Amino acid sequence: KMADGSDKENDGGGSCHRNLPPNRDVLVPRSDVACRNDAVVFVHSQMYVDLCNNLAKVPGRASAVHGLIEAYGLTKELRLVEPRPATVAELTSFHSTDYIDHLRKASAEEDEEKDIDVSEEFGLCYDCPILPGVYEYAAMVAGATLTAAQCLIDGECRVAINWHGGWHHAKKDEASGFCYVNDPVLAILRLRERFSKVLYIDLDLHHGDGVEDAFCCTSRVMTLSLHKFDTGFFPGTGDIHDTGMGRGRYYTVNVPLRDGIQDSQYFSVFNKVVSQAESCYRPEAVVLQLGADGMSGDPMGCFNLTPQGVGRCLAVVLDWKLPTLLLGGGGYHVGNTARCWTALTAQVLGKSLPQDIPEHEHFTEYGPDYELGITPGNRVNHNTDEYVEEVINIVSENLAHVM
Ligand SMILES: O=C(CCc1ccccc1NC(=O)c1cccc(C(F)(F)F)c1)NO
Ligand SMILES: [Zn+2]
Repeated sequence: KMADGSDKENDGGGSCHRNLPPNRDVLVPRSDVACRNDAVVFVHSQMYVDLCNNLAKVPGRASAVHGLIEAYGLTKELRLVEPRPATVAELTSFHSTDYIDHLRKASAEEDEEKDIDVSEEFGLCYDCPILPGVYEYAAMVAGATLTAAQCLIDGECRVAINWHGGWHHAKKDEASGFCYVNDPVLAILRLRERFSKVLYIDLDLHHGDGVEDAFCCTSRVMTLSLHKFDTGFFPGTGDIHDTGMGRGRYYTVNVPLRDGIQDSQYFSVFNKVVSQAESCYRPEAVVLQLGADGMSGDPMGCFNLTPQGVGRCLAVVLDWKLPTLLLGGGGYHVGNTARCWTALTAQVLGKSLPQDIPEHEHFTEYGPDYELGITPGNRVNHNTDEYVEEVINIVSENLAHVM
């Protein structure tokens, strides 16, 4: 049964300029699905921060993020909810049992006995080494994201945040790009038990391939990713002409961009594409992956964005007043990632923050200016206005098929 009780998925055919919508849409006013509670759930515990600190690809980032949010006094405005580890049943709602079993066994191996992680099997090698405890880490991150999704389903809040989630590359039976468990997919599957249409938006520098793969054949989840797309750049997928398959055709949206893009052009693309997607698709819930590796100053050195630019994108999504799950992702400059997610957390709370970084444990990360804002670099922008216009036109034509 699909979430809305229908037996089969509709084919999503027809055009955006719809004739009379199926009568159930007429009967379910939009306000019905958005919850009335304007609390903001923030999934947090010290143990969770410690776990992420030690095992994430960027050691120490989790406590820097949490430390800055706390230093600005935002934690007392948030509804803090403790995470619990995802169960095997929850993990295998997307991942294969073989993969999860392997991850659990390999993670339990002591260092010396390690003889299995060189196998390519399950993608557990180079980029995704099997570190002791990686299973507990992945299960806790997935559990944290599921906890946030559950709060949205229960109407506890309208926005729920897990900055330590957003691991969008993990596949059904393969780790990838340092992602072991695909927590965005697990959250979307959980949200689908309550909402018949979920929109996933991925603003990480990298293409959200694992989430796109999971839902490429269904019209019940629309995945929309803005990312760098260039020869040889990881993961290599996310071409503008990849629009999904079968019943999912046109419900996969890819917005391929080049190095050097800045806030104004990025927002212009985002606003045109995402606004059309929302008005055509009319989702009932949103999952937004806000990986910060596109920030100016990130060691990835590709995009040239600032938290202000991404904040304008977030404002568009928050204006829809839909149940919204915010996740993190990449972000390899610890200070800038903390700056970005702190600024976005304040925005969700409707709080404006002083530019001076408050004195706190991680204060030294923010030198030499010790300011919250990030100034864009003066690097070459390879996104000509003609290129951006062409991208918008192609994406817009595809979206016109969405009903
Ligand atoms: O950010 C990612 C994953 C990036 C990635 C993909 C494939 C293999 C390795 C990685 N991770 C990095 O490239 C990486 C991880 C930590 C730090 C850095 C740094 F060099 F940019 F700092 C880079 N997805 O949104
Ligand atoms: Zn990334």
